Amino acid sequence: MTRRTEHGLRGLYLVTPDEADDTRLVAQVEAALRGGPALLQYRNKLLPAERRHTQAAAVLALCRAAGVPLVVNDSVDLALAIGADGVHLGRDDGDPAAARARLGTGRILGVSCYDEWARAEAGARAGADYVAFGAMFASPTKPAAVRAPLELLGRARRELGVAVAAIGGITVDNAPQLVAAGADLLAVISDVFAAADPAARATAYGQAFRAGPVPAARPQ
Ligand SMILES: Cc1ncc(COP(=O)(O)OP(=O)(O)O)c(N)n1
Ligand SMILES: Cc1ncsc1CCOP(=O)(O)O
Ligand SMILES: [Mg+2]
Repeated sequence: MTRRTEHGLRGLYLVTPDEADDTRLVAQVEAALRGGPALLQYRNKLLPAERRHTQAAAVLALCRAAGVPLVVNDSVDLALAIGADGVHLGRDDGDPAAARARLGTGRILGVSCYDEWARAEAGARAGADYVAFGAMFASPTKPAAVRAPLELLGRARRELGVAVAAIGGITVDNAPQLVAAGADLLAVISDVFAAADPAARATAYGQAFRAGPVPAARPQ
């Protein structure tokens, strides 16, 4: 099986915090983008749709200037409305196959798999570009999130032809073990956005991808 890696999905995957102040959000994202992430997700679980539209459009402008693709959490409608590069869907966010049909082939589709292998298989079949497992560690953002075993990352890398994302409680310190286990993307909120220097913290993730061997068992 060939891995579908057209979007270059490998590296730090920044996910925005629930920030209600647009000016603060823009400043935080602008700083973190200086750390050279592979991908950025606009996620806000608290604001109404209209405010999320405004914020997502502002974040898209920053991502375009930085040359970083933007994925929108939860909503294909919002992703298409602002012209984002993709969407991330969890179990309550609609059918991935229907999303793929609406997005076409050029946009990124990611799906949450939690600790469930069957969701990853189904997501890959439905046309996802990446499957996301987690929480890998205790998450400050989502303390009640189910924990996923490290082994799922390697299995997904070996058996599915899509990129593998890890999320939940990821820090610069635990990043190398996730990359070594098979993660292509490390999705991070708190460790970067709560850092005193988000640009420096984001930059520090580069080392995990340089040091971590690309797992040998790549499907052909
Ligand atoms: C990369 C990535 N992985 C998982 C999630 C979680 O999605 P979901 O389960 O839909 O939960 P919410 O983020 O919507 O609270 C994600 N957003 N990104
Ligand atoms: C959205 C999501 N899904 C599982 S954990 C999580 C939050 C990740 O945030 P943090 O990097 O702060 O643990
Ligand atoms: Mg969701």
